[in-house]
Amino acid sequence: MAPPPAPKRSVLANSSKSTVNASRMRRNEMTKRTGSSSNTSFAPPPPAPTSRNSNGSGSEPPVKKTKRATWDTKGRLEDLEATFKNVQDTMAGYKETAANLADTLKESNKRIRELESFKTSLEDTVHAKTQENDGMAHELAQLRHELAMAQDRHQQQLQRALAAHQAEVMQLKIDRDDLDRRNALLKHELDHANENVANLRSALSTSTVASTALEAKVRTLTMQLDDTKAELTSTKSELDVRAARVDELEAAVRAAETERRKLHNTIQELKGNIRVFCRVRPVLGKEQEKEERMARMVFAPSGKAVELVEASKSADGSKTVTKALPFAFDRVFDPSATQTAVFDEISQLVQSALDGYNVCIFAYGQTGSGKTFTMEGAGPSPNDAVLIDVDDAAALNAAAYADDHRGMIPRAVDQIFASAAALKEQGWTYTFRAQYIEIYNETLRDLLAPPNANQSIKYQIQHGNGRTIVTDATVVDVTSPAQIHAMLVRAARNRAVATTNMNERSSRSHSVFSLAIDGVNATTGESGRGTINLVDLAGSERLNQSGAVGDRLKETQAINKSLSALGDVMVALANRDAHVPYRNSKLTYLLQQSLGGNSKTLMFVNVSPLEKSFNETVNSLRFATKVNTCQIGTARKNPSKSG
Ligand SMILES: Nc1ncnc2c1ncn2[C@@H]1O[C@H](COP(=O)(O)OP(=O)(O)OP(=O)(O)O)[C@@H](O)[C@H]1O
Repeated sequence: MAPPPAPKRSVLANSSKSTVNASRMRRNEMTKRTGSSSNTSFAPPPPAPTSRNSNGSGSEPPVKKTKRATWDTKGRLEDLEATFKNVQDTMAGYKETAANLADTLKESNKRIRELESFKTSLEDTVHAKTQENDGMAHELAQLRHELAMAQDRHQQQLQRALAAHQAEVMQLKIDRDDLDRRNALLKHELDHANENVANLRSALSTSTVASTALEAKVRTLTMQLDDTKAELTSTKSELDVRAARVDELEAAVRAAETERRKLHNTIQELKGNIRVFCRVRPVLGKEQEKEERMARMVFAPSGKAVELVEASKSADGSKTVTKALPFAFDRVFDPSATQTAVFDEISQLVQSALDGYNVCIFAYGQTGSGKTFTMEGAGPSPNDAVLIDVDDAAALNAAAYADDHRGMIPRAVDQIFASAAALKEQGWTYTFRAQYIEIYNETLRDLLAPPNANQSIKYQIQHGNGRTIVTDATVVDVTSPAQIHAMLVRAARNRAVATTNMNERSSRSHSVFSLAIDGVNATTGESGRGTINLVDLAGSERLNQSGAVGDRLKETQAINKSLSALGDVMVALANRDAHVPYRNSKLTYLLQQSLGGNSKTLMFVNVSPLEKSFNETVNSLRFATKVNTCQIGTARKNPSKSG
């Protein structure tokens, strides 16, 4: 950057001198005027100093003035004229000085601006240089640091190399000492060997006899070895025969398994593709405390019938008359029946699902009759379930259903997994997918939805390829029966969430647990796909419809509609009607693939043992009897590649 031209010192100096002279002249002038006016008004003023006068250029030397007489008007006029001329000169001097000063000022301003811009550019340069310096200083520091590091590394490498060399030297010394020792030892051994050779030589002559005996022994051993080899060959061929037999037997087992499946199905068909089991729950502790009266029930020893005894007053009211209402089902479980005993009776049906059939197991009955207990077991109450973290294994374990009380769902899943594991040896591989849907007021809800799931999803039922899909519903790939427990707790939590707004919702909704099973046999090429549905139906009790209003009326209508739609579907199937009204309710539409020719159905009719529930019990047993008379065609296994 070029610096601005050097300031014109002479102009500034001249102008400042002129300024000083001009101000002096002005002061002198004032003094003289004041003095003349105070002394006398006629005294001619002394000649005014001008800039020329002051610097002595172009002016006459001051003339000594004599005082004019009063009458010397002409002389006084001349004096005045001279004074006036002086003043004019002074004025001209002032003007010139002013012009000079204006020029100088202009020049100075310009110069100031130039200096300011020069200063700015100098500052920029200084700033840039400072930054450059800083950068260089940083780079220098970094280089120094790197150099120090490199030196450090180099030094460490040197130290390591030195240490390695020292160690090598040490090792070499040790090796050398070792070699010396071994050398001495070898020398010693050599001496010893020489001694032995001498001894052996002398002994050789005496051992020739012994060597002949040894040769005979070797021959015997060789013969024995040949015998063993022959034996081994014969054992191997025997093993081959046995292996072939094992293959044969395995094929026979597979054929037997296929046969078993066929026979199992035939037995199921003979038993009827729809069966009804009646289960009467025990009187609960709190009911005993309240001394609730029990209904009179007589259980047949066959375990297949129950008789209800209805007591009423005679027409004249004088005595109590009793009437027996007999009911017969495929099985009747009295209050003492355990979950294990009940499951034993359905385990064959569960097996069918693994064999590739669609299976549907319902629990029908009034509220509190034991449907959920039968299906799921005695788990945590919905309110307790809300507090359980289903992702926390310890919390889940703590809330685990008591083993004896585990219901049909966990037991069915256990059995399916155990059978699938056993069938693995015969080449079967299975996959399982579960979903749990609630139907409340003809609206579907996903009971396995995560806690933050969108509550406004509209779930749709779709059928295709022999399977039913509920759009957007959670489908869990089940790889172990242990997962089922977490699912049941999650379902209980989800029900509880909904219950906060609608009392006793679980009693007023249907819940459908479905497990889709797909099996492939890599050895035989067979495949099978079945589904098992375990359905906890809404409470079947008849509500007084005329008294029900609002939500309660809507619920009642929905329950009545879906339960009667279920009955209608079964009747249509039994009559082999061309049209089966599956679409009349969400429940029958959801279960369409599992109700009908290609399915096996079992209905539990759960009843209360209490006298106050007598009428509901009779209603439930009548509905179940109606269902029991249905024959749902012949179950067909789902299409598979073969077998
Ligand atoms: N066989 C049984 N043994 C012992 N307790 C039982 C049995 N059956 C039911 N219970 C108990 O009876 C009560 C009501 O049973 P549960 O909740 O299963 O009835 P539910 O028919 O499912 O009722 P809801 O329609 O309201 O869901 C529960 O406390 C349950 O544990």
